[in-house]
Amino acid sequence: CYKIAQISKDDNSQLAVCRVLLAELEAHKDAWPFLTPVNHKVILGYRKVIKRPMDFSTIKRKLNNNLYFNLDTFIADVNLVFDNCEKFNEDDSDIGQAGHNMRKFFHELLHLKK
Ligand SMILES: CO[C@H](O)CCc1ccc(O)cc1
Repeated sequence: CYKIAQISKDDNSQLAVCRVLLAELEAHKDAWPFLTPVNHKVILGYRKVIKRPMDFSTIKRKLNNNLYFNLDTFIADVNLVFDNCEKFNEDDSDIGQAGHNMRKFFHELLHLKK
């Protein structure tokens, strides 16, 4: 019984950490390009160039639907947001800079929590 309780506690605590990390990302002043899915009907070329679109609202839905196996699969989706941003935007653009700032912020958050 203890072993089963132990596994579910770890999953719950990992889930809680993911929720806190996502809330901190969403609250950042530079989060605005990443809060909701890019509208590929408006942004020409986006669907062709970005094979796996990802954004913070989609990550929140996946968290709530228990679609992350562990903290690492959550981290992979957050990094996908920033990798997509780097692929589609110049480094010296407003959105490109926001992506670099958010990636650095997330990296620092992870090292604080370890
Ligand atoms: C996370 O944002 C996406 O990279 C789309 C960036 C973008 C939006 C509007 C534009 O006119 C150009 C690029």
